[in-house]
Amino acid sequence: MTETVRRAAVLGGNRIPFARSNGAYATASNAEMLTAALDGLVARFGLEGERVGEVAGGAVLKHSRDFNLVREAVLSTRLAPETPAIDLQQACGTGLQAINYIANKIKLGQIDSGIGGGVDTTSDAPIAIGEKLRKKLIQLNNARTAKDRLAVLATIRPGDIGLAIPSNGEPRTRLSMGEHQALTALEWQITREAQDQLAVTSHHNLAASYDEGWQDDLVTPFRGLERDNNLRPDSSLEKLAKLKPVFGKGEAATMTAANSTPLTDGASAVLLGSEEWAAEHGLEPLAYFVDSELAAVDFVHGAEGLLMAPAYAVPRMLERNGLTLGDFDFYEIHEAFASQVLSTLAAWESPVFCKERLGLDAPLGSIDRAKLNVKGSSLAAGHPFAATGGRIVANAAKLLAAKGGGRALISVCAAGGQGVVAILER
Ligand SMILES: CC(=O)SCCNC(=O)CCNC(=O)[C@H](O)C(C)(C)COP(=O)(O)OP(=O)(O)OC[C@H]1O[C@@H](n2cnc3c(N)ncnc32)[C@H](O)[C@@H]1OP(=O)(O)O
Repeated sequence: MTETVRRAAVLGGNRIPFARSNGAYATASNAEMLTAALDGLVARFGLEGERVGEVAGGAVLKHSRDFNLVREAVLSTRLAPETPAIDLQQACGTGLQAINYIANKIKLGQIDSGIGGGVDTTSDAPIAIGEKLRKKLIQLNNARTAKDRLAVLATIRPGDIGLAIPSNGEPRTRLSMGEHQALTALEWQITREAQDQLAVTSHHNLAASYDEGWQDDLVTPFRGLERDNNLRPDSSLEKLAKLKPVFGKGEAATMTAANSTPLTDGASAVLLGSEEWAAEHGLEPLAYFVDSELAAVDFVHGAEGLLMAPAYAVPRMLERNGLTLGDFDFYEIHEAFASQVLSTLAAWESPVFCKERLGLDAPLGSIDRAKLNVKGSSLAAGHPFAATGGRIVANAAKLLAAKGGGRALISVCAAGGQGVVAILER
């Protein structure tokens, strides 16, 4: 048996423009959007007929028919049909975890190339029938004779007919993610103005990136859309100040539709490979996927805010890699809500949080805000849950390639009190 540890190169990414829910992609399925993102990647990197080592991805919201979503999408692309695929899911961390999974397999020598990504649609949400009716329909399906079937049908009552509609609420607290984050924003005293400023900067950065052509080799048009349609280049503090709060009550009511991510549809994919595989295919590594870390917090008993897990994952990953928070050229922090980003940054600056909750002698530190989400992030682009990781990794790798070297820190908070973070380096 050979034991190999080698570098996993990020070779590039592709995504479809992200679309606000129930808009441009209202009739597109997860499979269709993921296929489009993958096939765009195939076209961009000349992978027609290629048997890639493995494709990993997933969706947070899935219909039961999508149990093998990624493999089905692969079969609809121009990749070789012999390309294996896996579905995985870790809420909003799905895309980044899929890329981490592929990178680890490449590092261990199990595969030479792979694709990680994800897709989500809240337009085509899987609404299931209620539990009572579902059980009776299973009985009906198993009934052998017409008499048995009639007997089951006779038991169905109007009260059995209910729907199970997915929500973005936490099952254990029954609070939505926005309501959870409103409490965290209050705890960290994050002002409405600071949140709005982060949102405005995100829109301006993303708009500038499209205008300068930065997104040309990251985004492939789909269904008539060329840019993310949540993007509002004319966002301003004055306009955002007029919006009514949508989450939290009283002094916790600082979050609006603009400083929260919108419900969004979209898909992304990132190509990774060993250095040998990249060279054989004439591809230049943009950056290397160095490390990743995962943390979870106890939000159920109120010990920590729902979306604060990245605040714990980053210090662990920094320590393992002998790095400090200042050792990065780019910070890609998923903007689930502006206040999530700002609460995380405030926590790293807090001597009390860093000592009592992270066990550090000194604060983790501050980041140079000019290096944060420099090409915009989820507040402007939107956040199709499982597709966000791929958008971020592809963008960060391209940033490092354009700079000619350096390090990027990636942070993604996720439902269930979890957080996935990673380091890219060139
Ligand atoms: C781990 C994680 O990532 S957690 C995050 C998971 N995601 C979520 O929880 C999704 C959270 N988001 C939501 O639930 C919804 O998008 C909400 C509740 C915030 C907003 O929903 P809606 O009210 O439908 O938003 P809508 O798009 O209508 O915007 C409301 C208003 O704000 C305005 N607005 C929004 N953004 C901007 C902007 N940048 N500039 C100016 N106006 C804006 C809209 O134009 C609209 O104004 P109007 O009512 O005059 O038309």
